[in-house]
Amino acid sequence: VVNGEDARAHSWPWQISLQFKHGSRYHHTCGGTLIAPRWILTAGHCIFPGDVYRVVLGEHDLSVQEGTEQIRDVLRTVSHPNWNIDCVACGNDMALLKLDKAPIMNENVQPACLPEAGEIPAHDEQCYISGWGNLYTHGPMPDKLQQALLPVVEHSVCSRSDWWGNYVKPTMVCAGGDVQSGCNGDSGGPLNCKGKDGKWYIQGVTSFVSSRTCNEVKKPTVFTRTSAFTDWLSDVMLNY
Ligand SMILES: CC(C)c1ccc(NC(=O)[C@@H]2CCCN2C(=O)[C@H](CCCC[NH3+])NC(=O)C(F)(F)F)cc1
Repeated sequence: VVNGEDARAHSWPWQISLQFKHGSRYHHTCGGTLIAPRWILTAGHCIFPGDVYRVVLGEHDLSVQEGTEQIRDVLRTVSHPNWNIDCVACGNDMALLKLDKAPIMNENVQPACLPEAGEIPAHDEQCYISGWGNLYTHGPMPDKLQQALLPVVEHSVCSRSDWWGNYVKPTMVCAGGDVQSGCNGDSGGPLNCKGKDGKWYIQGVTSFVSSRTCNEVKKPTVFTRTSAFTDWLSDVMLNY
């Protein structure tokens, strides 16, 4: 997250760190969101067949054992059938991870809410991105979870030719961009938007930023719009 701030510890209790095994060690590779007792929502581009993953819940500072962490193995990964690693502009950048067993739900680990099907976040809706991605392009990763307020950019603006043009699809949400943005390593994490009921809804899954610089003017952070995939999400969680 570029130009964000340390999140208050465990204030996004559904945020997880997706870690892949390299030798005998695990490394943070992507964010993700707990959306059901045994299911994590992340980005399709975070998952490579054959890699071994684990999920850390209740995490805040990646460099410190705080005693709140709960580690779970990933039993199976289900990438969206239409996700194509060679076409991030096609969308469908989404995957579900089934945990070996549910974490213990407490003040540090809670599932997030998913929006209604077809719900489009309003222009300038105040949403937060959270993640352990780079603090700036080619910069270091933080130890503590970062957050930033990213105002939603409506599709009609985000798809202008000098913005993302037709790289951005209606199944995506744009937010933030020139000062605050997501950055590499935030992939798969949530776009947290507060609903009228005061609950936090995951309106997006962090998908891509400009390959030139994370917080490029007129290149807002682009998220997979979760409300465009409600049927697929419930179908997978019901049947896998
Ligand atoms: C739509 C298409 C022209 C396009 C637009 C932007 C990109 N961005 C990028 O490639 C930059 C550079 C590092 C990784 N990255 C990204 O945007 C990666 C997703 C890459 C998926 C494709 N391999 N995502 C992230 O870094 C993010 F923002 F989710 F945290 C790639 C392709």
